[in-house]
Amino acid sequence: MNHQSPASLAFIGGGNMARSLIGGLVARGADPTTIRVAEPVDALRHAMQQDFGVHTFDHAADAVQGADAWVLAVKPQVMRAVCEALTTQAQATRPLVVSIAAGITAGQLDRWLGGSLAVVRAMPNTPALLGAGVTGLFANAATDNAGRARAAALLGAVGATVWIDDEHLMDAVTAVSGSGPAYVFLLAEAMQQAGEAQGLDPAAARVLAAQTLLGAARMLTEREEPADVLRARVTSPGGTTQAAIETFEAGGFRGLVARAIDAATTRGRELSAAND
Ligand SMILES: NC(=O)C1=CN([C@@H]2O[C@H](COP(=O)(O)OP(=O)(O)OC[C@H]3O[C@@H](n4cnc5c(N)ncnc54)[C@H](OP(=O)(O)O)[C@@H]3O)[C@@H](O)[C@H]2O)C=CC1
Ligand SMILES: O=C(O)[C@@H]1CCC=N1
Repeated sequence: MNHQSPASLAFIGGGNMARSLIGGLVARGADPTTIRVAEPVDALRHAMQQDFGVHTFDHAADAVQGADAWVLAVKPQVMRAVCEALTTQAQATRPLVVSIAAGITAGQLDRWLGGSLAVVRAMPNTPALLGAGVTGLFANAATDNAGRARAAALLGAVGATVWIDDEHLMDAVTAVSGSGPAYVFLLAEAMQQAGEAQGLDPAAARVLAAQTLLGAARMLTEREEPADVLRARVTSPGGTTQAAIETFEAGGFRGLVARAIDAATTRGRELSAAND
């Protein structure tokens, strides 16, 4: 009789993004007993266990036991130390390594884990919790088709996936979609506050702003027309929208967005260099 447990997935780090991914996976039918999570913070570990029924551990070395795929979900600043503590197990079991860390390259991860491993860099975002995420994926040369398919299936369970051939562009992916939900939340905050300043009560302003973002996002994703065409349909000549859009343009909105995305992209590259 075969007493081996089924192949399992280990998450190293059980913070915000791991929680979004694990919550999304379990909500979409993944067997939580095949998911093992290392997280040093007691409250986070207990919440992960209670909310999703996954196996939890204090230490990464215990979580990776028997796992044939590892998701590295710790901050870039601690990634080197976390990997170097797992080198012996990585070389013994040769898992598929999936890192979601901003900036940290596949080459760095492979080197810190002892070399010659299949490493996939993934950049998901928190809407994964609702199955509405999007993930950019880059695989190193040691990753075979089965490894690529496993990584794509893992992240594809919680949203769309896009393969990126040039690893350098993963920092731009991070800046656009990894960080992107925060920009939308900032816009929501600003719209809500501006509505309140015009006299709307906070609850009404919140519903109006949030539902507008949802409806607009659905039009962007469920219709063929590009954003500028959809925008034109809202903008009656000489009307209210035109007054607002002209104010945005005069205030340098596009340039500001470009500078923000450039700052995030640059920060990703700094995180790689600073934590090598
Ligand atoms: N948040 C997001 O929207 C996204 C984040 N990412 C990436 O995901 C990674 C995690 O980010 P995020 O979830 O926001 O960060 P969090 O700080 O919320 O989560 C990381 C967790 O890992 C824990 N940890 C630290 N050391 C270890 C260890 N040795 N073993 C196991 N766990 C450990 C941390 O504990 P402690 O706090 O005590 O250090 C923390 O609870 C980052 O690399 C980030 O770039 C990628 C896409 C989107
Ligand atoms: O802010 C960060 O660095 C991480 C990566 C993308 C989203 N959060």
